Amino acid sequence: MAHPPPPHRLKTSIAIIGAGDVGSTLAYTLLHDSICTEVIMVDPKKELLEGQVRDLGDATYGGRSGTRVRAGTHRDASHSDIIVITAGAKQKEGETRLDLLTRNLAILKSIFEPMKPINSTSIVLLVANPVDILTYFAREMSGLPESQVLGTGTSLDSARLRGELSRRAEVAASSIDAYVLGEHGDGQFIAWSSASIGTTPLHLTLPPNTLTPATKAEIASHTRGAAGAIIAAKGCTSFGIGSVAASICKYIIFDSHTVRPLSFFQPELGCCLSMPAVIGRKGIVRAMRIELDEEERGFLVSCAENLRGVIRGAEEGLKEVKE
Ligand SMILES: NC(=O)c1ccc[n+]([C@@H]2O[C@H](COP(=O)([O-])OP(=O)(O)OC[C@H]3O[C@@H](n4cnc5c(N)ncnc54)[C@H](O)[C@@H]3O)[C@@H](O)[C@H]2O)c1
Repeated sequence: MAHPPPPHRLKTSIAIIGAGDVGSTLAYTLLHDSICTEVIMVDPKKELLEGQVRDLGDATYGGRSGTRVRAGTHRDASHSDIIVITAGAKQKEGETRLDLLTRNLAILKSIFEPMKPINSTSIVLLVANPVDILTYFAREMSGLPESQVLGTGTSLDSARLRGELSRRAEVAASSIDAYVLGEHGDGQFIAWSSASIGTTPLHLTLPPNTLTPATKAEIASHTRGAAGAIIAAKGCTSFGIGSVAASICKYIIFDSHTVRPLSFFQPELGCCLSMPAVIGRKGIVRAMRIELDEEERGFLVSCAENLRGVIRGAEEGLKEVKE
């Protein structure tokens, strides 16, 4: 006799490792937009964790959200559809993202050890910085296929770029296709040659003589420096990244095959950095080809070289810790 089909699985669960500013803002966005049925928060600071879960729970009782929020362990998190890692030491004013590396690699290790083995269909989304390097090491530490480990990368920088172009072109940010690629950090670059508004190349949509090298440099510096400026003013960035990370979770849960610049492993470059990708329930469904001009290709190659150097340094550091 044929077996009945398996019962339809209604529960969708997203675990957030790290209940600080970014983790709690992401949780709030997930429940506000009812992106999943359950959010599991994990953090070693028990009082903070309990406070965040209670406060977030209060936000669900008004009837706007069907999402339940609870505290859990790393082990509970390992059964979730998506595991978002926001746990990390905070970037201090004036500190580069790469300075955070040693501290955050140790935290990353302490997260993956108790989670093993992770549900084979889970997607791991890295948010903590330096996100490209942590995504590289999370691939090895998680034991999951490469396509299931990704980082938010330059998706936030790209959102900031769209915001700035939207202001200048007086067109909704959602109508602008323009990507910041490479490292989420100093090694990022704007793929100007492929930027468009609707189907029109960017230079034809802005007022005449607007897209000069000086303006491009000004926009790039605005995009690159945004995080630092916000951290200087309020101590962290949380709403922008919370919103961007929640959107990525939605694309995964709804298997939407949306194209976004995300950090994932680039075999020909030997590191993780942001390039456009199609994202869905399997994580990185496929890389999206993008044509770069010669200058942009140069930026990409030197960004990858720099990231590989950091990875080599971190691998040495990890070896020394083991010995
Ligand atoms: N990728 C991006 O675009 C982006 C944007 C903003 C912030 N960030 C990064 O996100 C990270 C978090 O920032 P934040 O402002 O929320 O910091 P935060 O200090 O407010 O929160 C971090 C939390 O992680 C927790 N934590 C530490 N070790 C843990 C572990 N082993 N398991 C679970 N939780 C653990 C801490 O207790 C803390 O509550 C930082 O690395 C920051 O640089 C990235």
